[in-house]
Amino acid sequence: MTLRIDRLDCTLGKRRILRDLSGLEARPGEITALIGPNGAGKSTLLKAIAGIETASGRITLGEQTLDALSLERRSRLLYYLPQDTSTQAALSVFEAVLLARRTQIAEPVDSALSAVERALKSLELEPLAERELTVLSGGQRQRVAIAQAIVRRPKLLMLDEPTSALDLHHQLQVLDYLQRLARRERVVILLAIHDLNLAARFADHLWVVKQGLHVASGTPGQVLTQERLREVYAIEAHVEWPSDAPPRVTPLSALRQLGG
Ligand SMILES: Nc1ncnc2c1ncn2[C@@H]1O[C@H](COP(=O)(O)OP(=O)(O)OP(=O)(O)O)[C@@H](O)[C@H]1O
Repeated sequence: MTLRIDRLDCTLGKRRILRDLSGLEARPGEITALIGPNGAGKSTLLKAIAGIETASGRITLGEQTLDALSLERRSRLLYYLPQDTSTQAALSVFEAVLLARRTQIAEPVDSALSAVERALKSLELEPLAERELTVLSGGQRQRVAIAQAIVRRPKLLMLDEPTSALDLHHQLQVLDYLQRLARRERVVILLAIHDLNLAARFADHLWVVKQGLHVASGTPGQVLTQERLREVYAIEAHVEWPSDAPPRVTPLSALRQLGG
């Protein structure tokens, strides 16, 4: 079930945020990373695919035209994890993940409970199972939010900056887990991410968006060039693709400075 975006346009208030985005594809079994500067429209694009923001154009997942589906039917196929995972809900970690499962999948309680246990185990959240969500650290809450996402087994999983609050160990662990999940379950994973080293290492495919426009797409090796980083981010950067180590993107300097 490949995700395809064609002529997507989205206006919020009086501003045209997404401008005729076309030719974007995200395939099952792969991680597609959405990159671009602050305010480029990455979150808006994910929200438009999720049906949270209204957009014109065509969004298809396999044979299904997503924009023709009700929000409820869309939510059976896809899951969108927003950037902000803060919550006031008076629930334990276990209850929150169970609730995410139960609102989506009609099944016997035993099977729901074991799905929750598996999700908590996969993300090493078992020690936190009885903790209240409100007392968790930002990174712990982010991992719980990922557990809530995976327990629903969506065909399309969209995550907005899923590693922004995570320490280095958990960044690698979570992205490695998502990569294996995509491969094993043939899920389409689309994530917005600022860390280009992580994008280069874990994404199969990149989409670059700037000022609501599709600037480039392709493999990390095709997309992450010095010229493109200059054009998109206004930085000088050094890009290396060593054969015996992960790719490295080293920002050297910003081409515009703040202040006088
Ligand atoms: N509800 C809204 N009404 C009006 N403008 C909005 C609204 N939501 C977002 N925008 C504007 O749309 C533009 C794109 O925002 P978006 O959050 O999609 O960017 P982003 O690429 O995800 O940025 P970041 O990397 O900073 O998270 C921004 O200029 C933002 O101010």
